[in-house]
Amino acid sequence: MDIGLTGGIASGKSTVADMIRNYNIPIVDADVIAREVVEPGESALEEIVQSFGSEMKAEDGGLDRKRLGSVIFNNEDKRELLNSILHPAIRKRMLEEVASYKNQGEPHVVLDIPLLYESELNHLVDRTLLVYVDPSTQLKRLMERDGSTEQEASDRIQSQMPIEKKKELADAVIDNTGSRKESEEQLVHVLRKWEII
Ligand SMILES: CC(C)(COP(=O)(O)OP(=O)(O)OC[C@H]1O[C@@H](n2cnc3c(N)ncnc32)[C@H](O)[C@@H]1O)[C@@H](O)C(=O)NCCC(=O)NCCS
Ligand SMILES: Nc1ncnc2c1ncn2[C@@H]1O[C@H](COP(=O)(O)OP(=O)(O)OP(=O)(O)O)[C@@H](O)[C@H]1O
Repeated sequence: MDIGLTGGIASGKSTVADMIRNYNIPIVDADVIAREVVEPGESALEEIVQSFGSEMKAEDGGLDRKRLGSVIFNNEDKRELLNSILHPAIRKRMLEEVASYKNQGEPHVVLDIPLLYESELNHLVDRTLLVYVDPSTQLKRLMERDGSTEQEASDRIQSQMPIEKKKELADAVIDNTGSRKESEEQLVHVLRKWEII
């Protein structure tokens, strides 16, 4: 079974993905692939430079992520432009990785995709699992983790589908507002119900 793991920014997807990995279930991580497709030499990086300017290249020849983030998270048109450059390449590599795990005989693969619903990728998976966090905890954890201002953090949150709406679309929800231990208990419950473990 292919499972789409999603949630708002800083909801705890990576935290839950690490728990899933402990059960030896392979994870395909969209954020990791999003970094690979813009490595020096990749055509997507050149497309970004053409569309957003040469200042998007850092001194080491890689993408200046902070600079690009400050442009796209408060400008919907620019964000859509970036998405149109990167998402086809990300999607292609994700599907290749899933196919490779399946060829190795893995029965279950988890696809960790922050924009699973926004990009309508949910049809690629059999079930969706949402990591939920209440909005005030989300803002607090995001600011703490990234050392960002309240404005920067709320721009990022607002560039995504509201987490309450994602909740309605999910097949199962893990509420990660509490402790990691409480989240792990909820995860085990879902994985057992879906006969994954
Ligand atoms: C703009 C970039 C360079 C900023 O890099 P930065 O290192 O600051 O953030 P990082 O990549 O670690 O992303 C952190 C989180 O931001 C959110 N996010 C990232 N891109 C987007 C986007 N286009 N729209 C909405 N939210 C996004 C996700 O929740 C993600 O988990 C980077 O986020 C990016 O390349 N985004 C476009 C690719 C994309 O859509 N990635 C999301 C997964 S497919
Ligand atoms: N249950 C929890 N209690 C306290 N802190 C937590 C909990 N779960 C996650 N965190 C912290 O909250 C932050 C966000 O978690 P994490 O990085 O797992 O989220 P994410 O959804 O993967 O984020 P992104 O969308 O940016 O990839 C991290 O600093 C993490 O250590």
